[in-house]
Amino acid sequence: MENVLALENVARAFPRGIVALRNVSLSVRTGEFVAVMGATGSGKSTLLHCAAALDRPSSGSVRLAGRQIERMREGPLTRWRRDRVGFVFQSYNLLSELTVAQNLRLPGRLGGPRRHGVGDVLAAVGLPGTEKRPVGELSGGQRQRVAIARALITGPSVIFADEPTGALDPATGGQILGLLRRAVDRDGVTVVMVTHDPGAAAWSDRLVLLREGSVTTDTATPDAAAIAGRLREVAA
Ligand SMILES: Nc1ncnc2c1ncn2[C@@H]1O[C@H](COP(=O)(O)OP(=O)(O)OP(=O)(O)O)[C@@H](O)[C@H]1O
Repeated sequence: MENVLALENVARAFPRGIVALRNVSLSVRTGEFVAVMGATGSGKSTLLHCAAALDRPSSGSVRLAGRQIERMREGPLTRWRRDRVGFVFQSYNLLSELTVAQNLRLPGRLGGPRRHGVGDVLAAVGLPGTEKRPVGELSGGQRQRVAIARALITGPSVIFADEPTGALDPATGGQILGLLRRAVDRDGVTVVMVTHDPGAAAWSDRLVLLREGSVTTDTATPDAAAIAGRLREVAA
């Protein structure tokens, strides 16, 4: 399968000598579910941001959905991100005063593609018939389902998820991970997910561990207990 995402020798430095990423190379194939883990400050969010065109590497290259993005100008880059990338965040990032359907139509109103219908994506996340409900009335788990529906509606090349279950109880979090898993298995969606939770990472196909801005492990995902053991090793 084709690589939908390829980082080559990506480094990202910040002022005052902080190096968040050092020579990270990582290729992700269409239909993979990748979990990115590592201790706090190891560079997970920076990696996700550079891969998802939210940030630019200091050096190295990023190929996303068939285009080199590291030197694209701001306008085209924003459109590329809008058209090709879906995001799911810990904090949902929905507009709570709007209805479910209005939230789902937002990407389209901002000029983005809408490759699926509102009813179809709501059914896919287990919320059929909720179009008219204000998001402010929904539970955290329901909001995260809406956020996944919003990510799916544009038919993105990659969904980037940053701690998608961080604000949810384990049972609800498991349901959210099950939805991402099903999107990968049934629809061939590609997911790159940052998480601190070995139980969440265990839903993925591939585990990438970062330590001080470098990839130290890139392997088929083992079970949650083995993931926890690997994490202890990189934190040591
Ligand atoms: N905008 C920024 N300006 C300066 N330093 C930054 C910035 N973003 C990240 N850093 C630094 O880069 C390093 C990696 O940060 P990053 O947020 O990628 O880590 P992380 O693994 O996602 O951590 P956490 O698990 O705590 O979210 C840290 O030392 C952080 O302080």
